[in-house]
Amino acid sequence: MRRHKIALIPGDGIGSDVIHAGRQVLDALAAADGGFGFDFESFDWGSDRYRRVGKMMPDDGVDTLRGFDAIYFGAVGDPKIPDHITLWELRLAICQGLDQYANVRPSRLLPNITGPLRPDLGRDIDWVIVRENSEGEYAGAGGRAHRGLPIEVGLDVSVFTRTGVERIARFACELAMSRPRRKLTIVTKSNAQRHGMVLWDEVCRSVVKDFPALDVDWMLVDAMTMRLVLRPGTVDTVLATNLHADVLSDLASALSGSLGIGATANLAPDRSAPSMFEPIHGSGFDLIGKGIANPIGALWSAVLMLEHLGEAKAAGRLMDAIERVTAEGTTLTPDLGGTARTDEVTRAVIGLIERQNDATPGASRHVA
Ligand SMILES: NC(=O)C1=CN([C@@H]2O[C@H](COP(=O)(O)OP(=O)(O)OC[C@H]3O[C@@H](n4cnc5c(N)ncnc54)[C@H](O)[C@@H]3O)[C@@H](O)[C@H]2O)C=CC1
Ligand SMILES: CC(=O)C(=O)O
Ligand SMILES: [K+]
Ligand SMILES: [Mn+2]
Repeated sequence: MRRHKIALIPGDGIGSDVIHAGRQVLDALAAADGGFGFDFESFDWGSDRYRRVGKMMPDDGVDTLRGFDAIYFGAVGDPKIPDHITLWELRLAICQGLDQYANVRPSRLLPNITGPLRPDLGRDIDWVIVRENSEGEYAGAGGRAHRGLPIEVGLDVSVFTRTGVERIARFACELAMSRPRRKLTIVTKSNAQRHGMVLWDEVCRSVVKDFPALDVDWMLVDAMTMRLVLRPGTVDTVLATNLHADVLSDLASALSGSLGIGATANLAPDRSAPSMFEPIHGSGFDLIGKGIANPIGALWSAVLMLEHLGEAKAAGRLMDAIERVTAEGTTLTPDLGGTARTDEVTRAVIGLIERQNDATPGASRHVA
């Protein structure tokens, strides 16, 4: 039997709720399939650990993770600890430490979900946003000086390297080529940012030359927000910097109905280290302890993880079960207009997986 060794990092807030849901669903998928199983190891890394011992994770945390086939992550962030500490000491420490440079975020209007757009526009949403995940605006370069004085200064320096841009551009081109429309939009801001963003443009321009069959267009990031809202059907695969794609992908998830459904793969494409799968959202301060977080973002992320692990059949089954739950429409969390709790959605998905044994998996999109 194939065994997959998975590190579970529920993290903070609703991260725990949705990873608990995901683990139950993954176990149900393995039981229904019979051909593979999971060896889960759960890590209590996050803000409670920080309160106890002053560190979000142990010093050798990243090395510990190297021994796993994949990482399934919830969210990080605590109302009482500065966001830059929690994020940098856990999620960014892992993504940078394992050089997971390709962040992939699919968006689609799931069956029977009414997003905020007019129906004729909303149904055209079928995007994958590729986010540079190792440098750019979130490289971590910069500093503070003259603290507390009138001359105090704070600097965050965007870092764009030829190697960093080249590898993410190539990744995005290959991903776009694997999708039926073979269409890539490259997002930039090289009108206002005249150094790093101009290098970004130059390197992207040279990489796309290797993909003559790819339909490429360019957008400045401000106008890209307009295009996602007003002309969603003209977009397929999107390549953007760390910051730009972070913002655009929350917009994409909201346009698809809720921040609670967006999924993410943080990929180390050459498989030199494990990749990490997480919902797009954070720890949901306003939902902590309520039991109503939407688990679909975490479950869709599990679909991406299963595809990465080579379990395409199980990935298809899970996507199919998610789509049946939204199509039915009776078991949705409040963010999607329903009254269901996290565990009710989870049970509905598991019930469908258990009943699915002879059914053909539905339309799963291979995006990772
Ligand atoms: N990858 C990660 O772990 C991320 C961590 N964060 C951290 O999370 C904390 C909170 O950040 P926010 O900006 O408030 O973002 P957030 O994503 O936690 O929440 C934004 C809004 O979306 C709603 N929402 C999010 N997930 C949902 C779900 N599963 N079901 C239903 N509604 C959902 C929340 O209720 C809230 O109104 C901060 O500490 C931030 O740094 C934020 C984004 C990503
Ligand atoms: C931190 C954050 O917002 C993200 O990873 O999307
Ligand atoms: K997350
Ligand atoms: Mn974000």
